[in-house]
Amino acid sequence: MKNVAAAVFIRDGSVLLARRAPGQRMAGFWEFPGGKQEERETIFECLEREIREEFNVPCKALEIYCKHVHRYGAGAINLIAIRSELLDHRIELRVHDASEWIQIPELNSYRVSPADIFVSEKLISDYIGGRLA
Ligand SMILES: Nc1nc2c([nH]c(=O)n2[C@@H]2O[C@H](COP(=O)(O)OP(=O)(O)OP(=O)(O)O)[C@@H](O)[C@H]2O)c(=O)[nH]1
Repeated sequence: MKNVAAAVFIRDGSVLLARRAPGQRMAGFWEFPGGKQEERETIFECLEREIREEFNVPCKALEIYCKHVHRYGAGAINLIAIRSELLDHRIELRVHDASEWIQIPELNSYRVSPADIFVSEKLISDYIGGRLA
């Protein structure tokens, strides 16, 4: 099963999502930026590499937020959401066609990738419960 690192960047009660571009699988769905872990890298290294590739900025992976296994038709992924810090906010979209800082309670109104519903619901409940630093 593939491990997929997904960055959870939080700023002033908002979280950064990016939209999959036309031509990609799952085009039009919003997701946490990141991607598949390669051999010989840790999941934190994977996250930092993917953010550099997708946004052309450095970031720091801080801690695992949650993990969720999701079965797609083609196989399962282990989505590993990682609290992370953007070290430069001037992101450039290299893969996605849009990005947005979304108020956490508004996540419900975005069409996120099916595996990400688990993460966005946890974010909403942690936010409402005052558990997000
Ligand atoms: N980056 C990212 N990928 C996610 C999320 N949720 C989710 O289901 N995925 C899936 O995990 C896989 C990540 O692959 P990737 O970003 O490294 O590369 P890719 O789109 O070219 O993958 P592909 O080989 O499936 O086409 C994709 O199949 C993507 O749909 C998410 O929040 N972030």
